[in-house]
Amino acid sequence: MSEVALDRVSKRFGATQAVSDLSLTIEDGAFVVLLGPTGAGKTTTLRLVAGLERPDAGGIRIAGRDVTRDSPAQRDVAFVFQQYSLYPHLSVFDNLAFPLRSPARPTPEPVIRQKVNDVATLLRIADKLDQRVTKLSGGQMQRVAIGRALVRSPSIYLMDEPLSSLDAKLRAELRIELKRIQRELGATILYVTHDQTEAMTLGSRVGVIENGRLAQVGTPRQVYEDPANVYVAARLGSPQINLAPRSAFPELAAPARATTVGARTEHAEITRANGRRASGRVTWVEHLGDQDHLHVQLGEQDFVTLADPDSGLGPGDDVAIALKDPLFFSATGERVRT
Ligand SMILES: Nc1ncnc2c1ncn2[C@@H]1O[C@H](COP(=O)(O)OP(=O)(O)OP(=O)(O)O)[C@@H](O)[C@H]1O
Repeated sequence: MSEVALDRVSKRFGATQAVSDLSLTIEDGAFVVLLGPTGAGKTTTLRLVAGLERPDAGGIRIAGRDVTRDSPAQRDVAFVFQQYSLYPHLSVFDNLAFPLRSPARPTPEPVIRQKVNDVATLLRIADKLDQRVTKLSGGQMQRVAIGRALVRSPSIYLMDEPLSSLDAKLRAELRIELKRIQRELGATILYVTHDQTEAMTLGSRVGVIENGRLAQVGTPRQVYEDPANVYVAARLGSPQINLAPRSAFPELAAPARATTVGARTEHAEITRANGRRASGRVTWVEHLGDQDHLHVQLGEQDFVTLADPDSGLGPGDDVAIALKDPLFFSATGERVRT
């Protein structure tokens, strides 16, 4: 395993600038997650690292070696795609063994057997080795797809939304397993997703990508608590951060350049108005099963926070909202620190 570095990489397809001046270092043993919406340039970034695309500008180094002009095979990376892309006519064992049987990397059969068994155990599919992959469930198929990357020991594993085709329960299960496996193997992983929970739970670092540009890179905590701009702030957190004009909170002390106030649940204290001047009125309590979202009409604004189930607040109640250490943003969306 080894460090992978993208240095000011750009890639354009016709009129679309898919990746723009992107620099990112994935340290040896790191689990770096690129988070962004559809079309942000996540897959293109992975394909550039894999060598499936050539950058228009910038360079890529693996273990200190410039691989910008190298073919995918010369780079020694392993790719896990969103779709399983397994060989349906082969058994689980033969699917897992496939990368080791490639003529480019001849491996003795006893070594293959050992590696396949090890990986199958790691992924908890050791009892499925003789089955045809078509007989497996979706979750098991995706384990095989991940296992097919893990039988090798490449410089880096590149994973493109490998859990997105699974249902929520399986996704949560495999997410935990993937993190465990990465820790056990000390693997270096670049993983892309549009799912903030995956990014926050899997990543040792998270890169938030917007229109081909890296808006911010940091630990999950840094990007959540200390976002560089309004875009990053809005990508993380559930319910989404409330963005209100500074004028919605006239009594709040704010830096001069602040035009927007960003408030998450932890920044807001909502209490029944009880004679005090009300800031807003509860319009809706949304029961989501594991949590409640409280919607408050605040002037023109719908202000949403996690609700304490014991608050007793309901539609029509007048409330006072007090903000404590919220985030501030300038007219251009940049963070304004206090
Ligand atoms: N081969 C291509 N030819 C033309 N345009 C492309 C090509 N590949 C990607 N693009 C465009 O580049 C932009 C970035 O695409 P990319 O697939 O990297 O985004 P993404 O963040 O991975 O999105 P998704 O989550 O939907 O996979 C998009 O506008 C896409 O349409």
